[in-house]
Order: sequence, then C-alpha cells, then structure tokens
Amino acid sequence: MKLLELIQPLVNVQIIGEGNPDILRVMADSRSVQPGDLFVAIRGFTVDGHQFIEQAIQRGAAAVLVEEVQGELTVPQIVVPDTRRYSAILATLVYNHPGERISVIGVTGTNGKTTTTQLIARILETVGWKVGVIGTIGIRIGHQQLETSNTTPDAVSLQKILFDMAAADCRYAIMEVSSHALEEGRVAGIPYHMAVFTNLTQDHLDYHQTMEAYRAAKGKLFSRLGNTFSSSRLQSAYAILNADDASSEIYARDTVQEVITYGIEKNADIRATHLRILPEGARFRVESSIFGHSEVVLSITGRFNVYNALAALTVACVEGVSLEEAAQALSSVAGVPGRLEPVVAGQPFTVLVDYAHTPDSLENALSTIQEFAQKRIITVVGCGGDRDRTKRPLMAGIAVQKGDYTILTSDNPRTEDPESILDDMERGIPKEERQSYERVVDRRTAIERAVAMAEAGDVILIAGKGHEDYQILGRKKIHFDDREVAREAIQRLLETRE
Ligand SMILES: CC(=O)N[C@H]1[C@@H](OP(=O)(O)OP(=O)(O)OC[C@H]2O[C@@H](n3ccc(=O)[nH]c3=O)[C@H](O)[C@@H]2O)O[C@H](CO)[C@@H](O)[C@@H]1O[C@H](C)C(=O)N[C@@H](C)C(=O)N[C@H](CCC(=O)O)C(=O)O
Ligand SMILES: Nc1ncnc2c1ncn2[C@@H]1O[C@H](COP(=O)(O)OP(=O)(O)OP(=O)(O)O)[C@@H](O)[C@H]1O
Ligand SMILES: N[C@H](CCC[C@H](N)C(=O)O)C(=O)O
Ligand SMILES: [Mg+2]
Repeated sequence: MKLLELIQPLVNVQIIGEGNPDILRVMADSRSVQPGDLFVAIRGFTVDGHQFIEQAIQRGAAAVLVEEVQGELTVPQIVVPDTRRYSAILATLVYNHPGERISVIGVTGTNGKTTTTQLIARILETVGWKVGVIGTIGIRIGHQQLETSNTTPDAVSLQKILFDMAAADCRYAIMEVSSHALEEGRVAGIPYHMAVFTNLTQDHLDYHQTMEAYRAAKGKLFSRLGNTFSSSRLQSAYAILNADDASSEIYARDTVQEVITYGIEKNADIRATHLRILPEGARFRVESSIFGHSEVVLSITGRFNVYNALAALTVACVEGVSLEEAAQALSSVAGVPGRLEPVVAGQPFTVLVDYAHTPDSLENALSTIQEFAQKRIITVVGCGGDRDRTKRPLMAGIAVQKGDYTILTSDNPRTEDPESILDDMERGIPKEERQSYERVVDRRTAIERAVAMAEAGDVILIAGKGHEDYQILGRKKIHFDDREVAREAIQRLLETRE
C-alpha cells in the first residue's frame, strides 16, 4: 500500500519529506525492521523509540511515524500526536482489517482470563471450529504454538497475529485483554464480537494508581464494543458479564450491545446450581431460561473455575453450540498449565502449583484447597518486584490466615531488593502469627523446605508463578520452573528415605 494512501484516513497528520513509498508492514521495534517497513517511534516506559530512527532507516525503513519533527531524514516522516495509538490504526489498515475476517472474543478481568480463554477454545474446537488463542501462556494458531512476552501483545504484533489467524482459516480469535492493553490502546481497531468479563479485584495499582482507574480501563472493552473503523460492516456484539461481580452493573450500563449474564449467587441468564467442589474436580447443574439446562462435570476444581466454566459455556451457547454439547466438551479438559496443577512424584502428600498472584486469587486457591485438605496446608508464596506493592501485605496476610504454615519467598524480584519485598509482605501478618510462617528468600530453598516438612495428607500450595519457566532476578532471566523444582525436591526426599 502506498504511504499516502495508508495515512489518508488519519487526522492531525503532518507530512515532512518527499516521496510516496510502498509500505509493506508497520514495525515498532527497530531491531526487527525490514525493507519496506513503516517504523513507528514510541516513547516507552523504559526507552524512547525516537532514539532508534537511524537504526530503522539503516535496516530499510521506507518511512517513519514520529511524535516530534526529526532533522533531515532520507525517508518521509509522518508526525502525529500519539504514535502508540496511531500505530494501532495503521497496523489495522496495513493488514486490511484482520479483525473483521475473524470473530474476536475478548476476555478481561483480574483473574480467570487464561483459564476462561482455554475453556472457550476447547468447546469451540470440540464442535469442529478452528480457533486461535492469544494470552499469558502463549499464542496458538490451530496447532501452531508461538511464544509471547505479554498477556496482550502490542498493537502492531496483535494485528499481524489476527492477520495470520484469519489467513489460517481460524473462525475465532479468543484473546485475553489486559487492562494495560486497554489503557495503552493496544486493542484499538479490533471489532470485538464478544467481550467477556470475569471479575475485578485488586491488582496493578502500580500502573493504574486507583481501583476506579483500573475498573475504567477494563470498561473500555465494553463501552467500545461494536465499534469498527470501517463502516462496511456493522456487526452485532455481546457483552458476557459476571452477575455476581459489582463492576458488571457499570459495564452493562456502558455498552449499547446485548448483555448476557452468568453467575452462581444472583439471578443470571445462565446460572450454576447444586455445586459440589471435590478434590478431583467440580460438578454443577446449569440452568438457563435461554439455553436450557445440563449437568456439568469438570476435572478442574474450585468455585472460581465454576465461574470460568460458566463464562465459557455462555460464549459457546451464544455462538449456537447446544448447552449439552458445550458441557460435554468441558468435561474433557484435564487442566490448564500452572493453574492448581498437581505435581505427582510418588509422594504421600499433595503438591499444587498455581498462578495465584493477586490477593483474591490466592484467597480462592486456598479456600478451594481447604475444602478437601485432610491435614495441614503449607503455602509457598512471593510477590513480583516492580509491580503493585500494596498487594504484598494483603497476600501474606491471606496466606497465613487461610493456611497452616507459610513460607514467604521470592517471586520475580526484578530490580527490587528481594528481602525488602519480603519486608512488605511481612507487614500484613499479625504479630501473634509469628510461629506460623518463615522467610526463605531463595525460591528453590523455600520449595525444598516445604517438601521436607510435609507429612502424609498435607497439601503444599506453591503460588504466584504457575506455568512460568523462568525467574527474573535484577534484569537477568534464569530458567526456573516451580513444577520441576518441586519434583526434584520430592525425588531427593524419597531417595533419602529409602
Ligand atoms: C508498561 C508496559 O506496558 N510496557 C510494555 C511496553 O513497553 P514500552 O512501550 O514502555 O516499550 P519500551 O521497552 O520502553 O520501548 C519503547 C519503544 O522502543 C522500541 N525499541 C526498543 C529497543 C530497541 O532497541 N529498539 C526499539 O525500537 C520498542 O519496541 C518500543 O516500541 O511495550 C513493550 C513492547 O510491546 C512491552 O513488552 C512492555 O511490557 C512490559 C514487559 C510489561 O511487563 N508489561 C506489563 C506491565 C503488562 O503489560 N502486563 C499485561 C498483563 C497484566 C495482566 O495480566 O493483567 C500484559 O498485557 O502483558
Ligand atoms: N474466576 C476466577 N476468580 C478468581 N480467581 C481465579 C479465577 N480463575 C482463576 N483464578 C485464580 O487466579 C490464578 C490465575 O488464573 P488465570 O491465569 O486464569 O487468570 P488471568 O486473569 O489470566 O491472570 P493474568 O492477569 O496473570 O493473565 C489461578 O491460578 C487461580 O488461582
Ligand atoms: N500478569 C501479571 C503476572 C504476574 C506474575 C507474577 N509471577 C509476577 O511476576 O509478578 C503481571 O504482569 O502482573
Ligand atoms: Mg492470563
């Protein structure tokens, strides 16, 4: 596409320099620029992309999109007020509105996004539709697996991924939409067919500052639902909301599209009753005046997973899958990596690795374990560095209150002092609980310690990192997998006992 044709729909644009080159792609990272790219200089949280303009031109950039007029360049410069947001629009245009060639289902909320997207994918695939999935544990296009670094990729990568999914004949793109992504406009230009809300509890206050701002960021998915850039296609869209979460009322008011609710406690369009939470899974009955009723048997447990399953069932039913068939598909889900994932290595106690990294998710994981634990619950937990500090004392307080013994340890300390993160956590533990916890800053040692103290019938919860196979210490990323470390510790323990 010619540069001038590409930027024609944009407003507030200044063009400097001669020429009208062909633009093949939009690229925000100078290191990946190829000849024919439009390089977008984004002022980031760590570096300013304007620094890399020369490098991008050397690599063959045909034009640059900037916020500030640059000195003389050998390629045209397009000056706009906000390159981050404009890059989303340009990527949509370059890839010719990929979001309109595939039904995009967005899932947002503090907890449960990964699990819910995986459950939706399973149901839609079971009935025979090809899907793409984008989220924390990676990107999948049919059977092709790709790595990711963010839950929701940057705007430019996202449009390319949707393009590839549409080209691979996926009928659906099921994606996690983080509050960061909504705030930064990474998903601008995606005409969501469905917007699903799981829940809203505390997280990311380092970024959003207040819960109101955090709620408002997530709300953009609902207030913009049904909007498209191109007027050629007006589509009907649905907001799928959790009736038991207070924020849903606000989101329901904010959307002009059809609202369908799911829940357990309050009246909802699709509701779970007769819940039984068992160690090996959950059973419940679904009742809906719209979609009928069915029994559901899940191999994943916890009341919170009943909510995730209800959200997935609602999406499937809206898409025309029968409730019966959707429930059947869910029963075949063995588990989601790093979500209450058991480590089984012949030990007489239970070890569960879980991605609980917020106060609410930790509370839920521990409440679920309480329902089936026969003896003690030993919790190994840490909090990420360079992230929301206010959740640290809350998480430590919950661990000590709900479990029997807690080992406070490091998560991904990043550039913070690991001991000072533990200090922040410890502040949430009442003095009289001094006997029920200890600090072991090294995560491997902490896991080994938990394994060494466990007795038959105990449950160890290793929380915070779930599927992650790395640990970030300073600016270094080392290989670290809670499941591997626990397995090795158990094996060593069993060998010494033989
Ligand atoms: C705060 C935030 O949103 N940060 C994200 C953001 O970084 P940034 O825009 O500040 O980028 P930067 O690193 O300062 O670089 C600025 C620009 O220079 C470019 N650059 C940089 C170096 C170079 O040599 N050449 C070059 O062109 C970069 O490509 C970028 O365009 O854009 C980067 C590239 O897309 C992301 O990787 C990065 O995520 C960081 C790693 C991060 O941790 N983000 C977290 C806060 C996050 O977004 N999390 C949510 C999940 C939360 C949840 O689960 O609820 C997520 O969606 O992932
Ligand atoms: N519906 C839910 N409500 C509350 N807690 C949940 C729910 N679903 C999962 N959890 C808990 O939260 C943890 C993270 O779950 P999941 O990865 O599905 O959420 P997420 O929203 O994708 O998280 P992230 O924001 O990191 O991407 C799980 O390991 C579990 O402990
Ligand atoms: N999506 C979450 C992941 C947190 C995982 C935890 N292990 C950490 O590193 O803090 C975030 O960006 O806050
Ligand atoms: Mg996720």
